[in-house]
Amino acid sequence: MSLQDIQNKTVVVTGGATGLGAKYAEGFLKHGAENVVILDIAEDVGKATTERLNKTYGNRAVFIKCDVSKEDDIAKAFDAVVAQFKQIDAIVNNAGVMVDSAAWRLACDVNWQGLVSFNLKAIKHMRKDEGGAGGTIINIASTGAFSRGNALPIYCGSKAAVLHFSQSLAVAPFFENTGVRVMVFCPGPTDTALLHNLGSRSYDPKLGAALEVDFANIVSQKSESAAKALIETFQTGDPGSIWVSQNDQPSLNITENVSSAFQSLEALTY
Ligand SMILES: NC(=O)C1=CN([C@@H]2O[C@H](COP(=O)(O)OP(=O)(O)OC[C@H]3O[C@@H](n4cnc5c(N)ncnc54)[C@H](O)[C@@H]3O)[C@@H](O)[C@H]2O)C=CC1
Ligand SMILES: CCCCCC(=O)/C=C/[C@H]1C=CC(=O)[C@@H]1CCCCCCC(=O)O
Repeated sequence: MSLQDIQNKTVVVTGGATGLGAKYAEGFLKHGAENVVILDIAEDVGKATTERLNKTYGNRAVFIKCDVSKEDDIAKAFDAVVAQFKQIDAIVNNAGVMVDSAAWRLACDVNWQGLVSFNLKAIKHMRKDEGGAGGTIINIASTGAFSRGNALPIYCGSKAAVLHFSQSLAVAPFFENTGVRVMVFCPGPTDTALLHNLGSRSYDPKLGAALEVDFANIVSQKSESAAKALIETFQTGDPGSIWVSQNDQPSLNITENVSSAFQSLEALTY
């Protein structure tokens, strides 16, 4: 894929108020995006992040409150972005929670169903075969999508769903027909609030305690490294490609690894 330009693009980042999403938003502004729209449930911190980014990069960031676990919120937010900016060139579906404990349905609503809803709205908006201008969708999964972690099966399952949904969606001739480039970005452990209090996140307190012990030996990467890798993915990624960001390394293309794994499984079925 030729280097995809970020200049003059309108980019939406869900969950962009804090953590990795805020770093992604900043990365797009740093690379010349004309507009960055931060959607997040956290209104106060979202407005503060937007204000900070506007002071640094000129008034090119806006905040719209949106709870991605709620379809009404998603629809209103998406329509508001289109009404204000007319064309969305890229969306990073980043909002996510790790709550395998009592609030596990929230994880399914945010990490999976909300992401699907944004994908379907973005495709309808972007697809060239229905009057759109094409565009890019980056779905944020996780290394947990292919790590069979026993402490976080709901979280890891939601991320595996994101991975498989995205690669199923992107099967040719999707890009040829629509001009919509769908990619998957899988961070590994990264230093954000998501990884705080890991012991309380599991459905099973004993497994949660073990996870916290395991994690004590893991060196998380810096969120800035993941943001740099995401921008690399946007600029160079092919339609349907799958990427990993871990250990402060450049974005790693694992498309062939995933594809061959699924090909060996598909060979068993038909
Ligand atoms: N930090 C890590 O080690 C890794 C993170 N990821 C994924 O990256 C994404 C971002 O994670 P982090 O920045 O680390 O987490 P974080 O917890 O620091 O930030 C998550 C952001 O999503 C927002 N959010 C949560 N629920 C929402 C909702 N219902 N509606 C709208 N926004 C909502 C939060 O307000 C927050 O701004 C998540 O999808 C996560 O699963 C994947 C692999 C590793
Ligand atoms: C050897 C287990 C290490 C677990 C600690 C860790 O690295 C967690 C990382 C997760 C944080 C957000 C993510 O998406 C990462 C992927 C989850 C990895 C699998 C979960 C491990 C488990 O459930 O036991």
